[in-house]
Amino acid sequence: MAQQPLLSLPEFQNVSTGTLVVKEPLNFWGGARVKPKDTTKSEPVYEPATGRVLCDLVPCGEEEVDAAIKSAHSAYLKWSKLSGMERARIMLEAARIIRERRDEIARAEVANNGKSITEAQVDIDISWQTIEYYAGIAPTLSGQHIQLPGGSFAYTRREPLGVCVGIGAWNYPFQLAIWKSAPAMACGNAMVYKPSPMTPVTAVILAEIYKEAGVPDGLFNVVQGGAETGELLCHHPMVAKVSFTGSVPTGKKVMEMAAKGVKQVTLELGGKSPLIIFKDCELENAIKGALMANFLTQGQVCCNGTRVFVQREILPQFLEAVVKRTKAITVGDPLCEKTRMGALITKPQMEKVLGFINQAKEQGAKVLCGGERFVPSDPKLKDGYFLSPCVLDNCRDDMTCVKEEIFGPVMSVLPFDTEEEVLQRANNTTFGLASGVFTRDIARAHRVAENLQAGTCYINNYNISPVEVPFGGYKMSGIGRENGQVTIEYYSQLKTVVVEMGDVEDYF
Ligand SMILES: NC(=O)c1ccc[n+]([C@@H]2O[C@H](COP(=O)([O-])OP(=O)(O)OC[C@H]3O[C@@H](n4cnc5c(N)ncnc54)[C@H](O)[C@@H]3O)[C@@H](O)[C@H]2O)c1
Ligand SMILES: C[N+](C)(C)CCCC=O
Repeated sequence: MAQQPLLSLPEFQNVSTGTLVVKEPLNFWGGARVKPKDTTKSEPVYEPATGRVLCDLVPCGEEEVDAAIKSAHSAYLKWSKLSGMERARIMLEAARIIRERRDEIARAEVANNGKSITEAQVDIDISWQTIEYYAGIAPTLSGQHIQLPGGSFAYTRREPLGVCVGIGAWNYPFQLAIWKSAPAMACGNAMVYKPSPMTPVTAVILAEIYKEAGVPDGLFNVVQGGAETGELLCHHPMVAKVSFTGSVPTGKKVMEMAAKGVKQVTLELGGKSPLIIFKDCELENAIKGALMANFLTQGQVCCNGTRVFVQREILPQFLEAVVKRTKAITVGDPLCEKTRMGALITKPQMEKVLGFINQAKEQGAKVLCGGERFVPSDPKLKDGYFLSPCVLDNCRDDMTCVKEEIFGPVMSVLPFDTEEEVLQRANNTTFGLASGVFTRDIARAHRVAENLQAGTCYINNYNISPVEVPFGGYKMSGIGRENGQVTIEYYSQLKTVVVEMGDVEDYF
């Protein structure tokens, strides 16, 4: 097993906001960090909490993408020949390393993404759990034996696809790289991963960890870049599958590109999910659920329940309590333990969210709290991309803030009267990623879950996502699933072997 020390992690150990500068190359293939070729196209990447330059992003071009894919292919030839137990052993070692270095990885994630350290630690925990889970599944992968007449038989083999591409979004940079690579590797595939150009730092740390754990050089590679690099990956003839997380418009392009090469795709796209709160709910839990559904990661979560439908009779109590709790959210230095909301990913994203809030006001919504740029008292945070979390009342279904994904800390509250009415309104969207219902009526809870058109329905909670449960969208929110046993289907293919035990029939 390779035992190379990690180059980067010690730097993150004592990092505080406003101090980190990442200088090491951020590409990784052939088992090592690789310097970018053409630095003339370099773009700054900012630390969200301070607006300071954290590192430079140099996109990979055609030759670099090709080198990464070829490196993946040669590793795939070795890795796919290992037994599930052998793969599992190495993956468990990777999970162990991540668990051991959880805090350093979480700090690096915070510096690049801006979310609070408490949340980032949870993300890293979900990450090693995901690797453990798929390591557990790897040795169980097997086919079927099918008896045929005359002693003949057939059997099926579950085989890997080959080189898989992962393209990630910026809201869960480390976790998304693992949601894709862990099931891919368990099935015997290799991966070339492209993180979002806004969060290039932690995917390459993952590559180093996999190497340290003992995967063959080239099994997990990182290429940096934006749309152009992503397109090179999607078009490459040696790529068997693209697993994409991002927006609906980009997802459509990825699907089109993959279709040209008849490559498999998984698409994890955006959402505008409904959260339905009935008057018979346990109100305190419903309020906590609404906060979980809207304000994790500064509201930049694909499955957030941003359309909060509240039964009219309890609307005043709900609003009073939810506003009180929202105002109490500690916004500020994301590396501070008591912070519960950090900075949005970029200045343009912050401005986009403010634009949605202004438009909501113009269209008749009432801001009950927040919705403004927040400047923490610490001078080093004065240029950070902070917003005060916002609750909007007087919302209508036809407003832009209710129809479009905002991807910021903005909760739209909508009153409703009956179950039938709210189901019709909740489903009146092209998205279908998630949904939620709070009620004490068990029959109603399951009826509503059955009738909501979404890939996930949370009953009496929101936004919990243990690795054991599948995650993915209906309608325009995506195709395929991540997590759970079912994801094996999306990273493997079935071969049928038919065995004749007698003579071939004399037909001609
Ligand atoms: N369903 C999920 O699991 C999930 C999880 C996280 C985020 N999201 C969604 O992601 C969106 C926010 O993320 P984003 O702003 O990074 O999305 P995005 O679509 O702009 O970018 C996603 C990724 O695609 C790459 N990309 C951009 N153009 C490309 C092209 N033409 N070809 C190939 N790759 C290309 C980007 O560089 C990035 O790595 C939101 O809509 C959110 O809901 C979904
Ligand atoms: C872990 N969560 C909260 C379910 C988010 C999954 C990734 C989506 O943006």
